[in-house]
Amino acid sequence: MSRRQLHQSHVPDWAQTQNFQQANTASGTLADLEDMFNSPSRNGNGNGSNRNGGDTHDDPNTNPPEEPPEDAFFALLRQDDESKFMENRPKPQKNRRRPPNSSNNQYTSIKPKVSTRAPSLKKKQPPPPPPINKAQQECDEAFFGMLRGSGGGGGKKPDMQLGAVSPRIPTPRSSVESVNLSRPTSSSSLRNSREAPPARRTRRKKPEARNPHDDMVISSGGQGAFSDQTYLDKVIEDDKKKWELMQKKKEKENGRKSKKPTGIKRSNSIPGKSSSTNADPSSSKMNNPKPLSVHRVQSKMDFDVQNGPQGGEKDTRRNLDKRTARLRHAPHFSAAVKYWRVKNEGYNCNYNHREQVYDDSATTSRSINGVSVFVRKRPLFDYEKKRLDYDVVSVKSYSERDCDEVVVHNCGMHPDMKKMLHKPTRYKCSAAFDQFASNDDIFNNVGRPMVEKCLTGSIGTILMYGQTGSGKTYTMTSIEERATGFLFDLIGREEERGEEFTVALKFIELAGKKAVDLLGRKQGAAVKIVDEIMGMGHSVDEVKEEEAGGAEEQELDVGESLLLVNNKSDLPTGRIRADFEEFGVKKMIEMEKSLKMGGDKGSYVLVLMNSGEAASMALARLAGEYPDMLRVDKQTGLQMGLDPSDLGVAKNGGANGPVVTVKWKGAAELEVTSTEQMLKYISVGKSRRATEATDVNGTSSRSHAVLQITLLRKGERGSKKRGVLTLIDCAGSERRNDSMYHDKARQKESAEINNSLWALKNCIRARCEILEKPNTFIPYRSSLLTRVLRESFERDTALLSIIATAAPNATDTEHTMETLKTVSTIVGTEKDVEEIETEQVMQAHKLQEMLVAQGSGGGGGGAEKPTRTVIMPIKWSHEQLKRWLTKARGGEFQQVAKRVVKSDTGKTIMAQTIPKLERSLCQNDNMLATSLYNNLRGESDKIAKVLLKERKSRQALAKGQEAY
Ligand SMILES: Nc1ncnc2c1ncn2[C@@H]1O[C@H](COP(=O)(O)OP(=O)(O)OP(=O)(O)O)[C@@H](O)[C@H]1O
Repeated sequence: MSRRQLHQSHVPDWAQTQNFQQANTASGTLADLEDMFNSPSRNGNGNGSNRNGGDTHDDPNTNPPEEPPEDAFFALLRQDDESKFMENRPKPQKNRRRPPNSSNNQYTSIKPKVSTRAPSLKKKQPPPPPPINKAQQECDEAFFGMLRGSGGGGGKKPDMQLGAVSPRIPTPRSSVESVNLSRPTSSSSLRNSREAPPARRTRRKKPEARNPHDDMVISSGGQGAFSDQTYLDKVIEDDKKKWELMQKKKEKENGRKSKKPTGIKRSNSIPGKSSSTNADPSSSKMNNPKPLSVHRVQSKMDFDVQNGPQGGEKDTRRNLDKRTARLRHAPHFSAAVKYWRVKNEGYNCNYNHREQVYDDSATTSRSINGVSVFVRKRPLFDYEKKRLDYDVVSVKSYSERDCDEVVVHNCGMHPDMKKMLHKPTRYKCSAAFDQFASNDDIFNNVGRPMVEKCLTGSIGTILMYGQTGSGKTYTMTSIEERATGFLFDLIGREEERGEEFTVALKFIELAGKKAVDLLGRKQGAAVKIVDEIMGMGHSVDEVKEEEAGGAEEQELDVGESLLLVNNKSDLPTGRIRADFEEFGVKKMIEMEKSLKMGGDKGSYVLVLMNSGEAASMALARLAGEYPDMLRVDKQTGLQMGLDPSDLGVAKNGGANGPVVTVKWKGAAELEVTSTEQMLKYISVGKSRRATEATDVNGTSSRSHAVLQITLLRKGERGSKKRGVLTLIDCAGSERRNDSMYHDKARQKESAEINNSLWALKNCIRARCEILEKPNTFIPYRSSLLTRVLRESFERDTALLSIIATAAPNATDTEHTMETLKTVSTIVGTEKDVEEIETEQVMQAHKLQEMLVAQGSGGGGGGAEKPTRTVIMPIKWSHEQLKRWLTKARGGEFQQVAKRVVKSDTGKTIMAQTIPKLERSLCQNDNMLATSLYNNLRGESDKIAKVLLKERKSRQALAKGQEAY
């Protein structure tokens, strides 16, 4: 075998394709091209159509079966998405593919001729070429035409002469083939591979198990495989680099010099010899690398993403983790998701919502137990699109009244690694915002009602929750800015009415087990989080006390107000009560005689005093009369049958003790008088907050930031009301993958962040259980974050809004699902988490193609092509009604628009008769009322017609799909 043939036999298809493309560029010589496509090695079997790689070469005498033009493949090419994939796909690195000893010239001149591999090894004299398949030729021409049109394949224009030659795109199977050929890894096997006659070698070669995964890709039309495969190179190459970096760091930390040689050599010493788990660079195999097999080097498919370059798994199926598989089949999965959106009405993203503003009830009416959960999906970033990530989060369209659903499309492989599966899971929330929702939309729905409530004396908390890089800080910053402006607007209006307000600001960060002040003179001053038992709610006296310099803060235990009296003399309860009455008795309970207390059996009375002080006094003064009197804790009180509400245990608090007021000892509290001042303080605090650049986010928050705005309203006769607005921007939860390249300190930090979020999750879960089991213990004290949040969870009057931010990219599917699962639990809607039907993606893919062919766009409401949806007047919100009244009939109803009140919506106005409209909105103008009445109905009819038309076209489409 000539050296050239040998080389041909070892060059995998992807490398051939690269050269194939190189040869087709302007810089390639015509001679090269002719040489390439006329050479026997290319057309040796007369087939030239080499898509199935080694299969066709096993028996060169057999003509390949005629294949019909691959409609699916070309239709796929037509899609915009596909062109994007082709445009964006990373270019393979030439150097990696180059055999070590080949010179540049040699390489480029040889490679184009080796698009088929085996024939030259198997048959010295190739059989005469069979007639060229005409249908195939047409396909080929169409293919190149397509490439030119779509800019696919990197925009390189193949010569039309090539139409006679198969334009088959190499598939992953081809790559696998190259792996199989190169499987011998020892030097002897390499030698054998050079010396042994090809026929013998072919006979000796054990039949390799066909990789079903490759079959699947081939059957999918190849286009996806082409771009995916190229992309996969990049993914794996990146992972490889990361892995090497991590190993170096690890070794550095251990104080050892890195023994692991870098580069490709090392990665090829193990395959075929060691198990995939043998990734330890210090292993003996690593220290004695075997000679290289060039083909192993080039086989990206063999790189084990999990175990690093030494993974060396023979079976590619095992080498694909779910994230890689997801990206590898991006075109198919993405089509399946889009198709799902087409089939499921209401998930079409549109621009309408920009004009929509919810009424105030969004936060309160949609909340469960005072807790509302909002979900905000961020847009897919360009860098994510570039790495072929796609959008897997569908939000029920904002124009729908009940936009309270988020669906996450979990795309993955069936365990058999043949079928691609698409599992959509639905999560419920109070309201969901798609990627088009503006910061104003979020504020109007979440922040505005909260600020209004706080002004009237409520405790309101907004908490951002979600994975790192999903947009928590982005959203919270916008809320802070808007809330500040809105707050001072409201205060200004109230002050005009003679009210007086004091606004104070505190800002701390919670990092691990430390709370640090962000506004104090001394940067990094520690803050102590203290729970104070102050009874239910804030009394005026308490506020006064605070103003007067603050009462000496005490950490009280409810046990201090509980006394257990041993009634040895069997005194009537009334008599005992009389003794304790002067100190302030809240409740007395006669206990069972069998109660065993300190070894004594007898009759006991449990006395709940008004305060700890009262209990102390009673204990001191009545010790003589009741010598065995004891102070007992709240738990004992509960066990003995005391009513939890008597103990100050919140209705939702269960066994968690009384409702407490959480105080931040040592945190600077700055009085603020204007929006500008407040924003300045906030930005100072933020600049002190710990952020760092991570792989996922350039300015990732490494701590939980807690901002507290206290409003003190001074009313008549010196009364005061205190409202508190707390804004918490949590640090993002991280996956192991996100933090595996961090140094030790950062890893510890990430672990602490995850711990506190874990504690938050546990509290959320326990809080939900309380409805069924009132004595459920909520582990508030397990983290600083939950301690700060305790009041918001417990107080009956407190409002808590959680905004869960969701990253739409497929790579983060699990993370997004976990976030949504947690937050949907809090509103008790975890039952709504359901898996919708499982679809086979290929089927969806075909249907999606059909939609594209029918000209419906098939975008399925993806982010790219929003459609405009009309809404029936009866479903109009107050804002929509107002907008229509302002604009309709050239402004005829402008006066009416000014008169509508907040409770007026499309529904209320449509329910009114002409006389009613006349009285309520038209100032007894019968003509105006009649016109309004008729025009509303006219509008209704018009919209109904549009909707009917839409529905009909959808039905027609559905019928077409069935036929298909
Ligand atoms: N809805 C959105 N629209 C546009 N850009 C967004 C949106 N949400 C987030 N981003 C951008 O995404 C990047 C990451 O956002 P951000 O820093 O808010 O994430 P995070 O969840 O706070 O991350 P971490 O937890 O790591 O701090 C920022 O550059 C931000 O501008």
